[in-house]
Amino acid sequence: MTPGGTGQGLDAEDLDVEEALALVKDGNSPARPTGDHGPGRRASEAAPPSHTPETGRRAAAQEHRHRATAWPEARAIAARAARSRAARRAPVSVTLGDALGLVLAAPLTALTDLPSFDTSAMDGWAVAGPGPWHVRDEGVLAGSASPAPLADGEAVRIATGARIPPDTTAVLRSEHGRTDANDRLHPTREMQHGQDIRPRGQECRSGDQLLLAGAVVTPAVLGLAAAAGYDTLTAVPRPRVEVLVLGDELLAEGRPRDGLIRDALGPMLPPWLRGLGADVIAVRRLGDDAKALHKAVTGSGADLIVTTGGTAAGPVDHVHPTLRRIDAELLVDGVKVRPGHPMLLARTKDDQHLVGLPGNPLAAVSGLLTLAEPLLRALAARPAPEPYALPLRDTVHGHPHDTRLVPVSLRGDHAVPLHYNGPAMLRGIAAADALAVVPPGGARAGQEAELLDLPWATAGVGACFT
Ligand SMILES: Nc1nc2c(c(=O)[nH]1)N[C@H]1C(S)=C(S)[C@@H](COP(=O)(O)OP(=O)(O)OC[C@H]3O[C@@H](n4cnc5c(N)ncnc54)[C@H](O)[C@@H]3O)O[C@H]1N2
Ligand code: MOO
Repeated sequence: MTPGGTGQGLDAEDLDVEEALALVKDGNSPARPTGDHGPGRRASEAAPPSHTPETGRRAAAQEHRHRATAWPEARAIAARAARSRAARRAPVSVTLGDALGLVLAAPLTALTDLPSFDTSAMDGWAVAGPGPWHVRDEGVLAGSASPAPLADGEAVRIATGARIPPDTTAVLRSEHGRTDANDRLHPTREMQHGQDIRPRGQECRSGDQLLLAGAVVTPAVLGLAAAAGYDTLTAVPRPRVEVLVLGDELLAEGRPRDGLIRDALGPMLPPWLRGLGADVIAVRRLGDDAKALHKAVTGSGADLIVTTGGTAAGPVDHVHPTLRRIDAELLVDGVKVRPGHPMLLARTKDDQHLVGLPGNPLAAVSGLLTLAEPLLRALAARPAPEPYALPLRDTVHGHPHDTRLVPVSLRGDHAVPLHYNGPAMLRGIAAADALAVVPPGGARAGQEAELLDLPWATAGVGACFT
């Protein structure tokens, strides 16, 4: 594509040979119906691709088109896979400090009345009966002291939140009282019985259900849990993810040199996955080494393995052969989405999945949001965000058969498609607020497009808790 491709034309890389031929043949007809292959094919059932130059490439492309899953269906399959009984992990008890962003696995039931004793809502005096009052000479009631009862006509200085002495009838705010020459306290305003007293149990009684199981632990939930007496919460554990970065051409530092490039995914994926609620337990660079990949996959105790690169049918693309070797169940083998169509999802063990992200960095982002995001959300039992859409400011040309995911920035009530959206580019997504979902055939300026949030974006729905 031309440098700085605008996202308004179809990138050369977006269309493979088979599709270009199909386009010429059917004159840009509407998208073909989704192949109804159904999930659950053993990786070993797929014939290893032939590598004879042109015929092998065409056969592989045809095979891919045949198997590829429509984008919305791929997301649904990923979410469903995580809801299987085997994939679900037992609830855990976590300290409040570690619970942010998790989902409650049990209702939050008050362990105490709130407030747990009658408290003063204001700084001032606790008074008994009508004024004027004699102010008891015992300093200010604050904190935990268990105060003596007040007699009628008595007052005592009290701080906000302090326990109310027995027989108090009201609290007089400091700015609403004056003391005369005889040290008698007078109200400067009319008073109501019980004013500025928070009675015990005003917010809840011990045993009241404060939140249902399934609630997401937000900062406010942490505060409520602490107030209600909790030190730990029973929650759905964070899914454990291991990232395996494949590719001999990758450098971990310095500038690209001698045909080698910097690994962009090693630094990008772990924080992104954490933003999606995962606990990233390891990031390993394996090169293009089939043995090392096999060992890493079979030895992993993660709930989800995320690989990068090696998903295509090239000579050093080891993901498919490894999945065949371990007889993994391929749930998604290619998705009708650009970029990222070689992405895949496999069940490697009853309680473990593998998402294979393509190596092109924006294609990897596409795979992350198409397959890993719904899977992680369902594993963590987090609710799906309400879908939302905004009109596109500019026309975005579509792929004839596949959905496109295009980085956009949100300006006012429009989504502005960003330049530099080629599969190997991160310049667009790095400036983006969201990815627009452009249906096969494209979207005109003014047409609404569904938006996928980036976990750090402040606009739109969803939140990043890590
Ligand atoms: N004959 C065909 N070749 C390719 C096809 C195809 O359909 N037929 N599809 C292309 C598409 S689309 C994509 S996407 C890629 C997917 O390739 P892989 O997942 O096998 O990834 P690699 O070949 O390992 O790498 C592709 C590209 O990305 C760079 N890369 C890989 N890892 C990283 C990383 N961690 N950081 C930065 N860049 C990375 C790698 O150097 C390559 O340039 O296949 C196409 N080919
Ligand atoms: O077009 Mo690939 O799917 O580069 O991403």
